[in-house]
Amino acid sequence: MHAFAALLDSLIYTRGRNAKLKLIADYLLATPDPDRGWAMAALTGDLDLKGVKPALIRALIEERVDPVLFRMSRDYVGDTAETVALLWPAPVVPVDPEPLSITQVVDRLRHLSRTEAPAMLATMLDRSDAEERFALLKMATGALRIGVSARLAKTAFADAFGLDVEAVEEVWHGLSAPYPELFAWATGTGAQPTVADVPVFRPFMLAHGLEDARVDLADYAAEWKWDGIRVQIVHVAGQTRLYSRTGDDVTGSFPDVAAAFAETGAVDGELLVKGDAQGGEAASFNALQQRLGRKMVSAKMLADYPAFVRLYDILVDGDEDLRALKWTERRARLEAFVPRLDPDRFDISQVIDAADFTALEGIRAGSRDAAIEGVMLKRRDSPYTGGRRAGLWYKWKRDPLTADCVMMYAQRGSGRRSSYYSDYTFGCWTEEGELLPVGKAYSGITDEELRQLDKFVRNHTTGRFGPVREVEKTLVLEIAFDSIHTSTRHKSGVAMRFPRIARIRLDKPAAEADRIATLQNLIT
Ligand SMILES: Nc1ncnc2c1ncn2[C@@H]1O[C@H](COP(=O)(O)OP(=O)(O)OP(=O)(O)O)[C@@H](O)[C@H]1O
Repeated sequence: MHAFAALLDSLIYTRGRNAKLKLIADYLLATPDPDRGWAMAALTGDLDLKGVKPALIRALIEERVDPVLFRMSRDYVGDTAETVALLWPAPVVPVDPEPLSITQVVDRLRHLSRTEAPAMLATMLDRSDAEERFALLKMATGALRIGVSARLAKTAFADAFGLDVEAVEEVWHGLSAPYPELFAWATGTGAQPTVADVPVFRPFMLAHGLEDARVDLADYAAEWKWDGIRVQIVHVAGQTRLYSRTGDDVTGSFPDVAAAFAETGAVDGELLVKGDAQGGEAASFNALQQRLGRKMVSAKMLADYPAFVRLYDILVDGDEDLRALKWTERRARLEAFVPRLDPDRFDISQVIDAADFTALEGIRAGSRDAAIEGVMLKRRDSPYTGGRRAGLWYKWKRDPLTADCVMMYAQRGSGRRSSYYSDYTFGCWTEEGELLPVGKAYSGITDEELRQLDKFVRNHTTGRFGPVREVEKTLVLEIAFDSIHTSTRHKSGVAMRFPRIARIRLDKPAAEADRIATLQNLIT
């Protein structure tokens, strides 16, 4: 457990993709079976510790951590597990001289009953050092949320053993933790696992930004870019699975969609929630938020936010792999496939009818649909290839929204930026004149601006909380973001998607920064 805890700790402070890959790969090579298998399960989000519910962690907090201090700190730290690990009282017993392995930890956590869970966890926390406490709480709360996607962990696994990551992806979901067959294959002691009889994930085709380019619509087909979540639906041997963009199995969150898909094959599309007004039309991303991240969904949730999938590609029809076909041919196959599905749950993403690129520009500018994020352009003669390939798919988003916000807190960055205060929390005004955080950003600025902001933070610090500095509420930052939605996690009630710093507004007094009410009006 100590090595895994050290890995998590390093991953949190590492932002570069290659550096993260190396950390994970080195850990996998240095760790025995089945510990490394459980670590992969934790990193990919496949670790299912049924007995341990967030409510139990809350019970634990209330018993051993001052709840007021917890709530205050949670706002600064931004992560439940990290906050509890920081505030956990010094152990009353010495740290365990014989630390548990990750396998032993998983075994104990998996066999906890509801009633014994808090006491057992408390004992384990008391016997751990700070890094281990953090790792333990992260595992117990379910998702690690340390900036490592399932895809990244699998790439690190493939790198460590000289395998092709796509080959790993294709078998991954047919196997279960701690993946003995996978490690046997990786280390040359076993054959490559086969998954002909289980529904497995196929890597997604991704897009590049269009930037300032124009394309010829004779070569490219245009579709709306729907603002939902990407899903691949696979049905084989009577089983249906839904996979997210990162290859995670999200079937449990969308049982309504899974139950309605019974045609053998694999399709690709955008998962959306039905809008109530016109019935059948898509609601905004905001509505979809209600269904995300839930492993179990209540009947009320299913009724209030019915999901459907707008399909735009087909990868497998029956047992025929269509990925090598041109987009035009796959599109024809998709048009023949979709009518076989339940129309209540599945429709097809229509191709936009535009005479030329200039006409398309006009159509895009005129779109007001809350579920539309822009336009996709797809090369008509291109096969379906996993990953991002130049020139095949383009995304052409609508112009970003902006708001003027006031810097509130700052934290050091990592890697090249570790000596600078480069991560900022910013806020907007309530009607009563209180400043409440609305988001965090660390990108969008030049090195020169970074130095300028770092100097501001150092010269205007009004308080410190661990690694966080609170600053004088005088500096206005113009923040660009893709959309805004309601959030129960922020006191302000709003959260931005993809916030980044557009400009430093030295010309604007903080009192004239935007109000939260203005942001609320931008919720789609
Ligand atoms: N009609 C469509 N065709 C393809 N992708 C679509 C369509 N409508 C919405 N999308 C979404 O747009 C994304 C295309 O951008 P990209 O391949 O770069 O993925 P991404 O990194 O998830 O992008 P983003 O965060 O910009 O949505 C797809 O992943 C998918 O979720």
